[in-house]
Order: sequence, then structure tokens, then C-alpha cells
Amino acid sequence: MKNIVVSFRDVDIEQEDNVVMKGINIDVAEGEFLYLIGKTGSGKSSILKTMYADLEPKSGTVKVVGYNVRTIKRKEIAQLRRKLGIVFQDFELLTDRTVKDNLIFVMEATGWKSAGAMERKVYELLERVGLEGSGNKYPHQLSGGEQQRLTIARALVNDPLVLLADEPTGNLDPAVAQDILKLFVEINQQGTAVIMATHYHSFLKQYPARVIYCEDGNLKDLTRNQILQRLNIGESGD
Ligand SMILES: Nc1ncnc2c1ncn2[C@@H]1O[C@H](COP(=O)(O)OP(=O)(O)OP(=O)(O)O)[C@@H](O)[C@H]1O
Repeated sequence: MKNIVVSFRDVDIEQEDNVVMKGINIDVAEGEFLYLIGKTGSGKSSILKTMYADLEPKSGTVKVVGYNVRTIKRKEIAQLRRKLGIVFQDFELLTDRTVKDNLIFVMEATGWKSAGAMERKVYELLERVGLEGSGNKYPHQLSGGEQQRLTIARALVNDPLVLLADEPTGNLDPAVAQDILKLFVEINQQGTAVIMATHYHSFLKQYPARVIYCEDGNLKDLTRNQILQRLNIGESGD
């Protein structure tokens, strides 16, 4: 049986005293691909924030890659996040540094010392995300899709067990969004669990995977067909 890398047990999540999720349970196994779907404000980001210890759950137990997020010590949060890769809609790249130096910045901040090892890792990561040859460019010289590829490379610096993605294609046009989805799928096929909150419901058809549907403070356990129906996805997708 595969290891569980994320586990929520009877978890309540609040934002500024508003109940967002009530008594939710989630188990994500090593290497799984999971979509978080739901209307705006249904709590997808709040669930992801709870996973990377940015939002303390009100009650219940949350375990992520071996850490108990409710009792985690401040200094352990950095260790937890090193085992997670996190990708947002906004690229949040360092605009005054090259592609390569954006990656090296994160490596140095997370304890990498050997220049040779960093050089090799940069090369490997850029190849993995399809940015080989762009190491000396600056972020503004990259397209939106390429910038997102760089943020994905950055999230992979420490070979995370889990990649969390909050609306990672929100700023991209549909064709580019599909390429980025493909990249997430490849990363998943190489063994990293992926948990992706997305409004791009057409992804569910292009790459069917497990879906958690957030609604009214709960997670609905729906079949794929029920979800497609509920989202009213026609043949053309979204
Ligand atoms: N920082 C905050 N302070 C107060 N309330 C918040 C905060 N962030 C989110 N909320 C509220 O918590 C609820 C869940 O928001 P959340 O961002 O988790 O939903 P979401 O499903 O990710 O939405 P979207 O699809 O728009 O990103 C919403 O009612 C939202 O207004």
C-alpha cells in the first residue's frame, strides 16, 4: 500500500471567524493526482493553505508529509515547505534575476552549498520543464507560459513529495494552460503527488484524475459523471 502524504481528519477551517470547511476528511497517497474543484469562495485555496501551514486548522488533525500542521513549530514550517512544491497563479518571480538565478536563489535559501551541484540541478530542472536554453534570460523575456514553467521548476528544486498548485493556469490562455497541465501530468508520472485547485474544468476531461468537489463547507464525493454534469461540461470542454 502506498504511503499517505496528506491526511485531514475531521478538519474545520475558518477564515477570520467564518467557517469555510466543516469536518472534512482527505487522504492523498504518494504519487496521486487530485483536482480540487468548486465555485469561487468554496474553500479550495483555504484547503491548500492549510496543507502548507499558512492557515491553522480550527480543529481536527492535518498531517502533511509527516508533519502535524496543527502543532507544527514555527521553525519546522520551512522544513515542511521544502518537502512541498507550491505553485500559484501569480508567478512571483524575481524580476531582476535571470531564470537560472531565480532557481539558485531558492537553492541557496534552502541550504544548498555546492556551486557544482546547483549548476547541475539548474540544468536538470530547466530541461524537465522545457526551458533549456533560457537560463540567462530575465523573466520579462519569457512568455506567460514560460514564466509559469519557471515557477514550476522553482517548486521542484528540492524534489518535493507533493506539488500544490493553486489555479496555476489562471493567467494563461487556454492553449498554454493545456501545455502547463501536460507538464503537471509528466511531473506526476515521474512520481510526485499533485494537488491542483483549478477553474479549468476542461482539464478533468483532458486528464481524468481523482476529484474533490468543494461545496457548502463540505467535500462532495461525486462520481466523475456527476461532477461533469454538475459543472455542465459540454463536448468542447469548459
Ligand atoms: N484572508 C481572508 N480573510 C477572510 N476571509 C477569507 C480570506 N481568504 C478567503 N476568505 C474567505 O474564505 C472563503 C473561502 O475562500 P477560498 O479563497 O478558500 O475559496 P476558493 O474556492 O479558493 O475561491 P477562488 O476559486 O475564488 O480562489 C471565502 O468565503 C472567502 O471570502
